[in-house]
Amino acid sequence: MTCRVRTTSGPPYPRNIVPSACWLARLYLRPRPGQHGIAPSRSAGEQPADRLAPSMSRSDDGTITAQPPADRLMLRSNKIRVEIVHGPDAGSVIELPGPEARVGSDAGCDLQLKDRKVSRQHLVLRIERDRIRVIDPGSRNGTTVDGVQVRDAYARPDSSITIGSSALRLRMLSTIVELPISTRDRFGGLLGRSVAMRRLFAVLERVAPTDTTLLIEGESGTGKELAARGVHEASTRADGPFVVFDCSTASSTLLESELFGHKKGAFTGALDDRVGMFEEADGGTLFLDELGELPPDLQPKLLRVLESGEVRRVGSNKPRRVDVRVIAATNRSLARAVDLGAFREDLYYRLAVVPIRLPPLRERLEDIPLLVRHLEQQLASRIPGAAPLSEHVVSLFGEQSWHGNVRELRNAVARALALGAPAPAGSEAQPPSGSGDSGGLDVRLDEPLLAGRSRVAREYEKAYMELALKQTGGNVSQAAELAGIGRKFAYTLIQRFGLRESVEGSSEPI
Ligand SMILES: Nc1ncnc2c1ncn2[C@@H]1O[C@H](COP(=O)(O)OP(=O)(O)OP(=O)(O)O)[C@@H](O)[C@H]1O
Repeated sequence: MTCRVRTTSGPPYPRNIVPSACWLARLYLRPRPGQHGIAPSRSAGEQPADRLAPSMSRSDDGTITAQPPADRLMLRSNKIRVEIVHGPDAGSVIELPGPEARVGSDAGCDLQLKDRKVSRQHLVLRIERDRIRVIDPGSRNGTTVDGVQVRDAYARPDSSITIGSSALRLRMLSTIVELPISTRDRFGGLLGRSVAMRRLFAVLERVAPTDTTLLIEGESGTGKELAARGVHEASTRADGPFVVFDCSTASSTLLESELFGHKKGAFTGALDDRVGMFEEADGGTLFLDELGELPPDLQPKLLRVLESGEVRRVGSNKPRRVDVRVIAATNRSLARAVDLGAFREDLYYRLAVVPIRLPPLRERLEDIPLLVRHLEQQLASRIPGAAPLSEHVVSLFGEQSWHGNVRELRNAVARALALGAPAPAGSEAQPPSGSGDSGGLDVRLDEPLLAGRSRVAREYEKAYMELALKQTGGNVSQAAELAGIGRKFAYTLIQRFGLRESVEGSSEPI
């Protein structure tokens, strides 16, 4: 029997508990593709999901909550324990370090069964909160859970699953680890002294040396790219390349060629063979920025590459193996995009092995003095005649909420250094990320012109729709009229930017 452990993901746990920590299983098991996760007995520190640590309680919907002290961090790892009670593999017990595992007769499955009546890809087991979801993606002979034929169902503790002539018993195992928050005030280039940032550093420090896939969520300018770079630098891949790719900057056809490469003649204009980003990042880390913008037709292609570890250049049939750690980032909630049907659920689970949220600056105003001094140091040498900022000026920065986050703060520090003036007044009244030191625009010379142009256009579209919805009390028709666009396009923008909550009666599906 083969149990290949893949980079699987954690469900979006509530933030008040723990940063979802399915990665802990990976830390302890150090699974690599092709390694076995077979473990006949329970390991130390583990407990069945229904037995909780004393400081925890379970709510009606099964959510485990805990109130760790402010200087501690609770991490939880869930695994699926599969006992094969009938069939050719009977007697084996396997722990799948979830939260998503494939079961079938194919060698690519996380749990490969010898049973000939089992389809190649028979079953997907996915941990969702404290439940195991059983999905039959279209097997030949079907799946039953406790005797009932199912396509998609939740298993109960100790449910019996039948596939082909095999019977499996499932159980969820949870491990909860309490960690101290980091004592450091930086992780790579990311600075912060607040508890929120030191909690984040503790997770990043823990996860960086593993090969785990990360999904970083956070508003624009909160430091997602810096966090990804810090993880790369603290990993065993530090000597390899760190490749940044912005999924929002090109059309679907171009994106495919940029990500996976192309063969000469694959399409009009493909004058030469081209190496894609995955191949460029071989041996290192690929940072997929703005992942939420990845067009639907490319999502299954990305999933295939993540599952197989192989890329095919456009126009070529030859698969090429790549060894790449993927870190994805988005400034909108991908879990919500999944709910809205705008993002593939299986790709989300594949990427969000460790979901990480970068807190906006307004939630950690105590970090501002440290950041201002750091930015002052970075910028002063580039600004002729810059005078040091006084303590009073630094304290003024702390009185604003900085909707454009550290990027906006950086622009304001540059302006203060250039003009010798304190922090800009009324920056809160400006649209998110709208302020900058070039005619109100956030101009970055370290970014290609076309990429910057589409970023600004996106930010403008989002800010416009937010304002229009606010103005019209969340009425989409009126907001569309105000914007001079069709209702359908307004809905597209609302989905794209995760503005559903601003829509009147937002409990209704859009
Ligand atoms: N915690 C921090 N400490 C120091 N500098 C920071 C921090 N957070 C962000 N910055 C600085 O702010 C700017 C924006 O950071 P970064 O590009 O990483 O943000 P982002 O979240 O990836 O933004 P976007 O979503 O717009 O791509 C950069 O100049 C970065 O160096």
